[in-house]
Amino acid sequence: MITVENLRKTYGDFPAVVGSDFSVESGEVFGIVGPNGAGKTTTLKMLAGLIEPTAGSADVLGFDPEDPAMRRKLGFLPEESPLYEDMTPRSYLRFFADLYDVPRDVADDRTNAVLDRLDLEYRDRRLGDMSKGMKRKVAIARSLVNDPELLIYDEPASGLDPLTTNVVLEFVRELRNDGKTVVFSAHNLFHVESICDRVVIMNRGEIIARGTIPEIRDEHGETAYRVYTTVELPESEREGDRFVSVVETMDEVESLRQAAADAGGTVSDIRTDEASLEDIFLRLARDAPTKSTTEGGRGVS
Ligand SMILES: Nc1ncnc2c1ncn2[C@@H]1O[C@H](COP(=O)(O)OP(=O)(O)OP(=O)(O)O)[C@@H](O)[C@H]1O
Repeated sequence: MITVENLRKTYGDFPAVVGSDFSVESGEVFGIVGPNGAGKTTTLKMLAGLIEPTAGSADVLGFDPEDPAMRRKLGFLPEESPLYEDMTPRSYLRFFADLYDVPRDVADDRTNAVLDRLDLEYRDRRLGDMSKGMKRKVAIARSLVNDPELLIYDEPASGLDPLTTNVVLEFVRELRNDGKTVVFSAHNLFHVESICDRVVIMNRGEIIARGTIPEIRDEHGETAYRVYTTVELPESEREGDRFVSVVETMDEVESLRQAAADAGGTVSDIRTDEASLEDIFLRLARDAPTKSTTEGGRGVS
């Protein structure tokens, strides 16, 4: 559905995206995750044909992203989506349906169904009087007005309250069940962890990890073992009437078992702590070489 090869974008001499390679399969939810300035929006805009790559190539739905034929099959949700304040959701969505030559009754059915699923009651209220979350829902409905195969959403749930965030993320998950392919960006790793089939993690323009969440965990995450003992051991901490030591290998677990036995106690429980995507990301970002050493010139964090 999408193939990206050595995609690069430089603003002046500033490398915003540095040679990305990835592919997105039909019917998956694909996440691009990373902190502010990682290059997520720049990547998505290149895929949507809104900015031209400096080098490399992207194939989107079999088209060059700048081909207008691709845009008719795409729904793009920008990070900030200013809506026409004096319009209502109904008039606004009809306006976009007309741009895509979608018949009025088809468009009304389609957008009403989306707004029902997103729990947006007010269809005739002035957009300028609506909350950020309501406007986001209208912008999402707009992205679906042409019934596209592919959705590219830039930070769909950013800045929304927890309830609205859940509604939006759940909706993205349901889009996959409708047979859509979704590529979306997030800086909140929880958003990605909860709904993506596969992700790439970006930092300073580079992809620093990729795969399914379990694959990334296997490759980059350190599993920790919490070993509970009935006796205090060096470096253990009291938890209720037990003591807990945290170690990273089974050999260390075995040593603790021996130490507990030597002290006249036993191991009463062993639990595994899986690294969260956030833990993994923080470690990868900390260990990654800075662009100024690899690229010569990107001295911005
Ligand atoms: N038009 C531009 N001119 C110059 N630099 C730009 C331009 N657009 C983006 N950049 C820079 O490129 C880098 C990547 O920006 P981008 O918006 O792609 O990051 P992002 O991961 O989407 O971040 P955020 O989460 O803050 O939106 C940033 O350092 C940004 O300042």
